[in-house]
Amino acid sequence: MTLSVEVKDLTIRYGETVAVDGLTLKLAGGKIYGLLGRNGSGKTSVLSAVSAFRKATSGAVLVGGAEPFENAALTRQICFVRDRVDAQDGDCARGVFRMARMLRPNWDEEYAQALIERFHVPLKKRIGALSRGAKSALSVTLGLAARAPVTIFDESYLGMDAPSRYAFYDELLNDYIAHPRTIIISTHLIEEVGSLFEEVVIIDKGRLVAHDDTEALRARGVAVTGPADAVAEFTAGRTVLGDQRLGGTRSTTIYGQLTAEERGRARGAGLDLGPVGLQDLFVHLTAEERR
Ligand SMILES: Nc1ncnc2c1ncn2[C@@H]1O[C@H](COP(=O)(O)OP(=O)(O)OP(=O)(O)O)[C@@H](O)[C@H]1O
Repeated sequence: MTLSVEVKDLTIRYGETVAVDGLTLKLAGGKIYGLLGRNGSGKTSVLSAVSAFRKATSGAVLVGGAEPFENAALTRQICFVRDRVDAQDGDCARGVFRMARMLRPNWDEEYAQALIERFHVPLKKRIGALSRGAKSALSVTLGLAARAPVTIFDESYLGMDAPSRYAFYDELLNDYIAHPRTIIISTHLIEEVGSLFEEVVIIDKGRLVAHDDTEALRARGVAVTGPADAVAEFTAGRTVLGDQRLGGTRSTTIYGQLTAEERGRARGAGLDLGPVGLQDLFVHLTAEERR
């Protein structure tokens, strides 16, 4: 089962702070979505409202067409995973898994055991005594094994080291293919996780900046690679998002699309054209001067 997620004119305020500012967003569901935004842009606030942890100041959140807030049957279908575990410091992971088994209708115990082994989740230690990496490992294990129709990872794997994070991406993709569901990943590790995203949402200061298929988003710019002089001549006067040199070869990423004539000219000059990296695009779209 997959569920859609819709946010309509959502505003979330904390006193004077406007964390989310009239955000409207429609995720059809059954895909892996990336939610990107600079620090304090409102990602956790939006995701908390979708998971019914926080009430909207105004506007609406709909999951599968229904309001999740104070809707226990629906919230059991939504799993919000952070890098900390929602349990008392004195509890141990074994107890946390016992609760998850009771609360999560799609819980897969066999898969949970496999993940506990793969991520070395310590079952007997108190939550308060777990290392940051172990807390993250416990969180992602809970998130994956819950198989919730809407699963949200909010920077939940940041505490894990690189091999463990790549193991997590591998598990996530394989389990998603076997059990399609709506997965939202909020991250700052854009280059590392970006290849998983089917659609990307970028927010800034609580407002929507972009929402598109990942490929369409990456086609908003062009990476021009080839002999340094030819690249410099071709990209002169354009908005440059990134620039790298290696010996006589240069790769310059520019913002904006090329006409068929320009593409032909680039090929004629021996230049390779490729899509822009998500991170370069994100930095450009959320840059200070655009705010
Ligand atoms: N409980 C709270 N009380 C007061 N202000 C808050 C609270 N939670 C968030 N904020 C403020 O709301 C804004 C958005 O915060 P939020 O955590 O949603 O952003 P974020 O994009 O998840 O940030 P980060 O990437 O740094 O985790 C920030 O200005 C933050 O300081």
